[in-house]
Amino acid sequence: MKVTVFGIGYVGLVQAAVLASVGHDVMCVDIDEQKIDNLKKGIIPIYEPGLTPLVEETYQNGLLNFTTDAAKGVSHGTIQFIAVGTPPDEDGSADLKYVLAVAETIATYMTDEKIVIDKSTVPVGTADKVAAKIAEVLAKRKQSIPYDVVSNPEFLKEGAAVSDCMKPDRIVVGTENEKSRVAMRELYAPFNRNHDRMIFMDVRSAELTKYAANCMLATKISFMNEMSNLAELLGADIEAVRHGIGSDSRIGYQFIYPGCGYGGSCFPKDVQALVRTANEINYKPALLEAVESVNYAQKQKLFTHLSNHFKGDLAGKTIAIWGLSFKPQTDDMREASSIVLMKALWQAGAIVQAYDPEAMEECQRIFNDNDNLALMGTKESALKGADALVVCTEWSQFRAPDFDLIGNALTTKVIVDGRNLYDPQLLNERGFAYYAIGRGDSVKKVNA
Ligand SMILES: NC(=O)c1ccc[n+]([C@@H]2O[C@H](COP(=O)([O-])OP(=O)(O)OC[C@H]3O[C@@H](n4cnc5c(N)ncnc54)[C@H](O)[C@@H]3O)[C@@H](O)[C@H]2O)c1
Ligand SMILES: O=c1ccn([C@@H]2O[C@H](COP(=O)(O)OP(=O)(O)O[C@H]3O[C@H](CO)[C@@H](O)[C@H](O)[C@H]3O)[C@@H](O)[C@H]2O)c(=O)[nH]1
Repeated sequence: MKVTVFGIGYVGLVQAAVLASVGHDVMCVDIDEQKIDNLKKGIIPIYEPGLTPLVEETYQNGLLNFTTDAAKGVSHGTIQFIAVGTPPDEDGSADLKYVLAVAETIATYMTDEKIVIDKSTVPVGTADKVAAKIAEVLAKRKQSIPYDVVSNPEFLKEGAAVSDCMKPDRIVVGTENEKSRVAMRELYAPFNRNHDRMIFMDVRSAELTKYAANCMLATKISFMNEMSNLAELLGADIEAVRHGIGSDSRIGYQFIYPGCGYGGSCFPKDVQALVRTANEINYKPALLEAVESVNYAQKQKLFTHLSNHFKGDLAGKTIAIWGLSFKPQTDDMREASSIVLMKALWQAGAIVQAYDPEAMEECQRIFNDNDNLALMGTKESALKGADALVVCTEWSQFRAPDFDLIGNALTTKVIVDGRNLYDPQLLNERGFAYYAIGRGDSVKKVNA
C-alpha cells in the first residue's frame, strides 16, 4: 500500500521503516531539512537497536523515501499517518499545534480520497478536531474530497521500538468507518498472522486507550516507589517485596521496578495531559495527581541520599554519574532523572563527571556550555577522583562492575544506586557506603 508518514521522530521513523520492510511503499515527510538530508545520506538521527539496518535496507530497495516536500508527501499515500510530537503546553495539556498543522497540510494538497491516521498520542476529541480542520481547508478550497480520520495509537517502547513495532501486543484502531477498517486490516496484515492483534473500537475510546495504558504503567511505578519509601523507613527490602508481589500472576513482575522516578517523552507528559483533560471536565483525578507527585519526589531521592551522606556540604565535591538516558538502550534524555540530579548538584556547588554509552552527544547538546559538567569517554574515567558514584540508568555494562576499581578510583567509597543493581551486603562488606532505593537494610547498616 502507498503510505505517507508525517513526523520522522522515534515513532514516525520506526513505523515507516517497519511498514516498508514488509513491502509497503512509504514516503516520510518532516519539516526538519537537516534530518531529512541526513537520512538520505544514511545518518540515522536516533539510537534505536535494529533501526539502522532496517532504514538502510528499505531506503536502498526504494520502499522508504524521505522528503521535506509536503505536497509530494500528500500526493503519495492513500494512507496519511500523523506522527508528530504532542509536547505539553504551558498548563500540561497536550499541544496539538503540530498535529493540526499536518491536518492543514494534508487538506491543502489532497486531490483524492485519504485515510488520515493519528498515531501521535492525543487527547480524546482530537480526531474530531483534525477532521474539522480538514473540512475547513477543503471548504476554503471549494473542494469536496472524501476522507476519514482514524485513531491508531502507538505503544512502542524506546530501546525496543523496532521489535515492538514488528511484533505488537495489540494494534488498536479507532474508527467507525467500514472502508477504513478494511484498509487498516490490509495495512497491518503482515503483523497479524499468527493471531489477531487488531482491536477495533470507536475513535474516542482508542484515543483514551493510549492514555489509560501509559497512566496504568506509570501508576504501577509510582506505587512501587511509594512502597520503596515505606520499606526504607520500616527497615524492609523493596527488592524482596517486589519478588513477593510479582509472583502473584494478577500483579506480575513487569513495571514494578522501584527506581529514581520514571522519565522519557511519554509517561510524564501523558499523565499530566490526562490530569488536564480531567480538570477540563471538572473531574478531580486524585490517583493520577498522586502518581505525578510521587514521581516528582522520587526524582529528588538520589540528591537527598548524597546530601545526607555529605551532611549537606556538596560544594566542590565531584560526583560521578553512570547513565544519562531516561532508560537503557536509548540516547533519549527527555525527562531523565539524571537531569534532575545534575541540576540539583550544580545548585549545591558540585561538579559532575558523567558517562553514558549512547547519550553523551545528547547531554552535550543540552548542557553545552556548562563548566561543571565533564563528559568522560569511559565509565572508569568518570570515576577518577570523584567523591561518590551515582547510577542513574541500568545499562547492562553497569550491572557487574569491578568494585575494587571503583573503590580505588573514588576518593570516598560511596555509591548511590538509583536502580537497585547491586547487593547491599556485598558492598557493605567491601566498605562502601551504599544507598539504594527502598532497601532499608543497607541504609540501616550504613547508618549504624
Ligand atoms: N517516543 C516514543 O516512545 C513514543 C511512543 C508512542 C507514542 N509516542 C507519541 O508519538 C508522537 C511522536 O513522538 P516522537 O517521540 O516520535 O516525537 P519526535 O519529537 O521524536 O518527532 C517528531 C517529528 O515531527 C516533526 N514535525 C513537526 N511538525 C511537522 C510537520 N508539520 N510536518 C512534518 N513533520 C513535522 C519534527 O521535526 C520531528 O522530527 C507523540 O505524540 C508521542 O507522544 C511516542
Ligand atoms: O518497572 C519500571 C519500568 C520502567 N520504569 C521507568 O519508566 C520510564 C519509562 O520506561 P518505558 O515504559 O520502558 O519506556 P518508554 O519508551 O517511555 O515507553 C512508554 O511510553 C511509550 C510512549 O507513549 C509507550 O508507547 C510505551 O508503551 C510505554 O512503555 C523509564 O524512565 C524507566 O526507567 C521504572 O522506573 N520502573
